[in-house]
Amino acid sequence: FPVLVCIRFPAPFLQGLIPWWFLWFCRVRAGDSGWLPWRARGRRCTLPAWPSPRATAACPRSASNPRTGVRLRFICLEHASRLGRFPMERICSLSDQMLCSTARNPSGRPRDKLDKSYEFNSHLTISFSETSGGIPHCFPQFGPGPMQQHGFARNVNWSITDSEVTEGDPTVTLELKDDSYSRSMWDFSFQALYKVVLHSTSLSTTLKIINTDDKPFSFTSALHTYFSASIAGVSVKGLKGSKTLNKDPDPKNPLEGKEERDEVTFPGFVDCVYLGAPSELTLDNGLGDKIVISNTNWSDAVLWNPHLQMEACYKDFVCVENAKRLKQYNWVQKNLGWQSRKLNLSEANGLRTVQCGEYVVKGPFYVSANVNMCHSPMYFNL
Ligand SMILES: O=P(O)(O)OC[C@H]1O[C@@H](O)[C@H](O)[C@@H](O)[C@@H]1O
Repeated sequence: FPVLVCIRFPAPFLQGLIPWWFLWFCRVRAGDSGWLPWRARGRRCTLPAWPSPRATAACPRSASNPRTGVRLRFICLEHASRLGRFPMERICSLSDQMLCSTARNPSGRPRDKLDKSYEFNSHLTISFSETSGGIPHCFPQFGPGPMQQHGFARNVNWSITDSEVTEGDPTVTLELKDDSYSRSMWDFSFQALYKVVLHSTSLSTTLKIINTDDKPFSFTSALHTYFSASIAGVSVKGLKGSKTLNKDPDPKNPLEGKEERDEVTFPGFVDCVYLGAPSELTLDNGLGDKIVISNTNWSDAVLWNPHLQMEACYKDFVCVENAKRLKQYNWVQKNLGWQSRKLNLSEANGLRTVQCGEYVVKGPFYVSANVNMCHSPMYFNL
């Protein structure tokens, strides 16, 4: 009975009467958070505030995936409160199908070292190798290359350094620093800062790479943006005249060329790097949305759709990626940095990205990064 009271009638006054550990216990039993590792580590973390009725209405706690029929649970409100001032109502109002979840990383090992199965919210199991989506970070290598494809930044835990509201827009900054895992592949000391701002109808992201080593280093990078789409109707405008490195058929020996088309379409497999791409591209996602992708300092772009290599879902998404110097490395001296300034995605009806794998989840903003909160590994998606 007390468990039910906690979950179903979480009136604020109740929280004041019930000890924090009892509320924690209720939530664990309910499977609401799935995994609260600070307890296991002997740490106590402030319990999240209960969602306000307004927020609850704006962001349903579960929804069925129209494609698979799988019922998904949303726990974004808990994340909102853990982020302190981060107003999740605002984020939720951007979509009713946004997934924000914790995931379980029992061993604390980097994701690429985990077994195939990864637990989401203790209700969903997704297969890592088949899962793509959101805006993974390709750093310090946009593959292929000497280290793992697209580098290690998308596989490891980032931490939240700041969350605030800037001129009414929720903003969160994530940080990644070198550790023994990154040094085993790339022996440099660095700091990467990733700032995400949710404007009312657009998303902007800034990636900053700072060399904290004694020696200069070089890197290549990309923000691997997945958009949901109806691939037969997709076109990208703005690339005419750019130099191309076509990774089809051999990604390790891309063919040099020049884009002659006003609109690039996706009739089959596409994997192409555009060198010196313009600072603004327009994506028609084939679903009735025109998405403007503008940037500063991302010198290159990548278009990718796997076609039959991902038969189950290739029709539902397209990647239009901002990238940095994919032919020539970027040298960064000690204490100096490179900043991408802005990847600004905007369009009238909101954005969608797709997660492709065992489950397909569509939502307007699906920014994924592993973050550390309360010294526990969590998987955070906006
Ligand atoms: O499967 P991954 O590692 O996420 O990469 C997906 C694709 O990402 C694109 O950016 C690359 O150009 C492709 O070559 C690659 O296949």
